[in-house]
Amino acid sequence: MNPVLQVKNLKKIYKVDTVETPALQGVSLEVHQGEFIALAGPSGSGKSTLLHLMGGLDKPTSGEVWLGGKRIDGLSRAQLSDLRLWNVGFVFQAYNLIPVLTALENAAFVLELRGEPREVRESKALGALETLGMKDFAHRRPNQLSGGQQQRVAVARALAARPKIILADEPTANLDSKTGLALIEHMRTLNREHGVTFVFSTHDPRLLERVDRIVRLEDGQIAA
Ligand SMILES: Nc1ncnc2c1ncn2[C@@H]1O[C@H](COP(=O)(O)OP(=O)(O)OP(=O)(O)O)[C@@H](O)[C@H]1O
Repeated sequence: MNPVLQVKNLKKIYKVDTVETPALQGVSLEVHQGEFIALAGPSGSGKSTLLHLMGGLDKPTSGEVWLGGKRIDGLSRAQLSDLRLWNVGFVFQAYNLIPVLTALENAAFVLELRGEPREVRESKALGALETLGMKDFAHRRPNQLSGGQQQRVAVARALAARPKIILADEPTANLDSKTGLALIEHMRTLNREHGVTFVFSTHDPRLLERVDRIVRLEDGQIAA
């Protein structure tokens, strides 16, 4: 079966003025349907960069990114944003919840962007909140929820859109260890019972024990 996501010899060099930082130096990786993968490695090893490139949020300097059998690294901004809307769920700090919207409205947000009718998006969003144990909090705004509950809403938002893959950048950062582990258990359940594919970065050794596969990055390369 084709991988859900594949990167081939991926390189990324960031340029700030005349300073070049080689963030990825030839990374190749296949992610298959239903996998639950952690990206590990020291700070600055390229985990976030790899997640951004895999989700089409940024373009590589060279190399290939394939999502669902389609090569995406050469697409235009508009094509990429459309592709993300339909195929990828993100749980990233930069995509935090919208403060003026309730948990339900946040969870339905991607579906609203897709133009789905209100009843359909509310029913899908409510279903996703329920899966994450957040149905009773559907009408609260983010500032009325704990950090762990907010992260569960962020995962519900990604899930409600039923993407091919969910990418998460340190989803348990800023959560105490108990709440972080509970979130990971929820993600694991989504993975096992609903077949949702996950790739996420983490520094937490307790989370790394719970994954199928650990991809370790060091200096922008996959460590042997
Ligand atoms: N937008 C950017 N502009 C310039 N350099 C960047 C940019 N983003 C990342 N870098 C550099 O690229 C390298 C890889 O960074 P990246 O954020 O991918 O690492 P990381 O493994 O996710 O780190 P952390 O665990 O601290 O989040 C680092 O040297 C970083 O300073």
